[in-house]
Amino acid sequence: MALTIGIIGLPQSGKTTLFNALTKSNAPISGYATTTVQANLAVVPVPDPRVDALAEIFQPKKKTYTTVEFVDVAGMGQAGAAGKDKQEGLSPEFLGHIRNADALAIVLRTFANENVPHIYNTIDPNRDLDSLNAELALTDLSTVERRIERTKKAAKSGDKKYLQELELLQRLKETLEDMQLARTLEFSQQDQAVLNELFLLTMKPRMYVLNTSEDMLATANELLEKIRAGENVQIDALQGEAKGFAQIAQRAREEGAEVVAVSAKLEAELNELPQEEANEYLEALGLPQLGADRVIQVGYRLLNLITFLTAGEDEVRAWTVTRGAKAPEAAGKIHTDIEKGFIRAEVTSFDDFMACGSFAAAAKKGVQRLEGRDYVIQDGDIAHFRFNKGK
Ligand SMILES: Nc1ncnc2c1ncn2[C@@H]1O[C@H](COP(=O)(O)OP(=O)(O)OP(=O)(O)O)[C@@H](O)[C@H]1O
Ligand SMILES: [Mg+2]
Repeated sequence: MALTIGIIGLPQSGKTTLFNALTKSNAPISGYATTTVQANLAVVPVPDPRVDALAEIFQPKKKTYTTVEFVDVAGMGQAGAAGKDKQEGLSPEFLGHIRNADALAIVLRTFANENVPHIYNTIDPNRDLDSLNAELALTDLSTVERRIERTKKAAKSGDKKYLQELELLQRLKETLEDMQLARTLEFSQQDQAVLNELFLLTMKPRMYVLNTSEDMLATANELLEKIRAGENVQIDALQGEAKGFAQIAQRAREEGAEVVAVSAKLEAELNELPQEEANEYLEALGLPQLGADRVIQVGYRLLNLITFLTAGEDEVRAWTVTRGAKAPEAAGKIHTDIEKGFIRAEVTSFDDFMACGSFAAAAKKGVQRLEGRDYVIQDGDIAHFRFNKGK
C-alpha cells in the first residue's frame, strides 16, 4: 500500500496542473474556480538515480521504483469565497480525502497569468499560506473542541489518563486558536497515542510547492538554494515573484518544512513531448531536473520512509521501509517466507558498491557485511537475504 500525499492549495493555484505533471496524466484543468470537484488519485514511481545506476551495471530484465500516491482535491478557501461562515473550517468531502493523507504538498501560486483569476486578486504566496494555515487550524480546532467535550465527561471519573489527555487538548486548543500549527508543539510519547486518533491537519508533515512562472524557475531555484544554505538574503529588497520565493523559503527554513519550486504548466506540457526533446528544453532553461521529480522525491522523504535496494540480473528494485525497520521486516517486504525463515542479510551500501562495481569486488574489499536480525536497515543499503525455505 502506497502512502499518500495530499495536494492542497487555494482555488486555481495549479494543483491539478501539478498533479498532471507529477503523474503524467490528463485530469481536466481550467481557468475557472473550481474545476476539481472529484478528487484525482494516482500512484507514481519515485525517481531514484541509484536504481538507474544499478540497472546500468546489472542490465536487468526489469527495473522497479518505489511508489507514492498523490491525491488532488478541490481548492480551499471556498467557504470564504462563497460567502459562507468561514468559522466552520473545511467541508466534509474535502476532509475525507485530506485527513487520511500522510503528508501535505501545499501549492502556492507565484505565477502571473492574467487569464487565471486569483481569489484575493493579487499574487502573494505569503498571505495565501497564512490563509490556508488559518483554514486548516480552524478545522483542527473544531476537531479538538469536540474531543474536549468527550474527554471532559470521561475525566469526571478522575482517571489520570483522561486528565492528561485534557491537558494536551487544552494546549492544542490554545495553539490552534492563535492560528499556529499543532506541529509546532512538543509532545510526549503518551500524547502521541491521542494525536494518532485526531488526524489533525496541522500535524501532517508538509512541503511548500511554489508554482512559478516559466521564466522565473531558475531564479526560484537559486534563491531557495541560498536560503536553504543559510545565506543572508535581503528579502525586503526583492520584488515580484522573487520576494514570494524568498518569503516562503525563509518560513520553510524556520519551520523545518521542505520547499520546492516547479512551473507546473510548463512541466505538464513537457510531458507531452518525447523524452529527448523535453530534456533539451530543460537544458536550454538551465534546469538540471524536473521540478515535478523533486516534488515526488521530497514528498517521499516527508513520509519518513527509507529505501533499500535489491539488485540482480532479473530485477533491480527499490523497496520501502519505515525508518528504523530491522532486517527481517525489510525481508518481509519482499516475501513473508523470507521474513519467517530469515537467517542473515548480506548488505552493501550503495556508495560502497558503486566504488567496487560488483558484489564479488565488494566482498573481496570487505565492504559487504553479514548482518543479523537486529540490524537496522539504512537508506541505500543493497541487501540480499539468506533464509530457510523450510520454515
Ligand atoms: N505555472 C503556471 N504558469 C501559468 N499558468 C499556470 C501555471 N500553473 C497552472 N496554470 C494555469 O492555472 C489555471 C488553473 O490551474 P489548475 O486547474 O491546475 O488549478 P487548481 O488549483 O487545480 O484549481 P481548482 O482549485 O479549481 O481545482 C489553468 O489554466 C492552468 O493552466
Ligand atoms: Mg484542480
